[in-house]
Amino acid sequence: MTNPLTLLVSALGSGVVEVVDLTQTLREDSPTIVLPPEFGASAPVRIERISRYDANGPAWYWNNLSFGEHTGTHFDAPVHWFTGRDLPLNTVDTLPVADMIAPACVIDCSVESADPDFLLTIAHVEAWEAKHGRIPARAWVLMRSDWSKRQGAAYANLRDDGAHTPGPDAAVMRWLVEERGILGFGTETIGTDAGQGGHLTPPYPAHHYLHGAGRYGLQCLAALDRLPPTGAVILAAPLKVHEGSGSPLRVLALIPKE
Ligand SMILES: O=C(O)C(=O)c1ccccc1S
Ligand SMILES: [Mn+2]
Repeated sequence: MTNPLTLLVSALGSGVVEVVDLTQTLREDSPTIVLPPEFGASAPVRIERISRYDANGPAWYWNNLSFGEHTGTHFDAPVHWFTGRDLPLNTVDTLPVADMIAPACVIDCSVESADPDFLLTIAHVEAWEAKHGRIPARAWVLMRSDWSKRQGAAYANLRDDGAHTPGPDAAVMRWLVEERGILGFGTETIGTDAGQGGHLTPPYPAHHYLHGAGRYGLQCLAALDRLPPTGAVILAAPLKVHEGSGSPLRVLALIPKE
């Protein structure tokens, strides 16, 4: 029998399978989530040059990097939320590597997300399933909002009462986790929850239900408009940081070329 990986390499080489980068560039101005002022805050990204072919290193270029775990395009592990705190294999360095490659269902909410407080509901997902079939267990569900096309302040979309960005409502997150057994939920916005998700019940329901079931989050994704509703395979391997709650990572999608 032909090694299936040989078929994959051949499909990549011939262009039958395309690799799509779903990652935003990690930069010193990469936005981080803004929480109420009484809580701790993520450190900003710092890229500090050590040398660039100069007296500090005549033949080499390198930097010191510092950033919060939940910065830019990043992965949330179950330990990140109190509901997942006591689960086994709940940190980025212990979660099963088999979970780092999985199929994806992409739900296009780009039109509805013109309303920055749009919330994805069960009805939206059931309408998606009526067209594309049932969401398989252990699949990523990626919410396309085209939010990654926004620049600067419009991306974080902060107002006096916090961020106003689209996301899932509580009922759909419980349903996706408990009725469809999804592997994780991904968004283009800062956070898997809506910007006003702290006011939902339970607060931050994507974090609450995903991580309570040992499932994962992806945030600040880009280019979801490049993906088909079904058929993409996601590669998402967080940094293997000791007892880490999450990490910036490169997220890639393998998609079949028409
Ligand atoms: O996972 C995140 O980046 C995120 O959204 C978050 C981070 C820390 C505290 C609360 C939240 S809600
Ligand atoms: Mn996060």
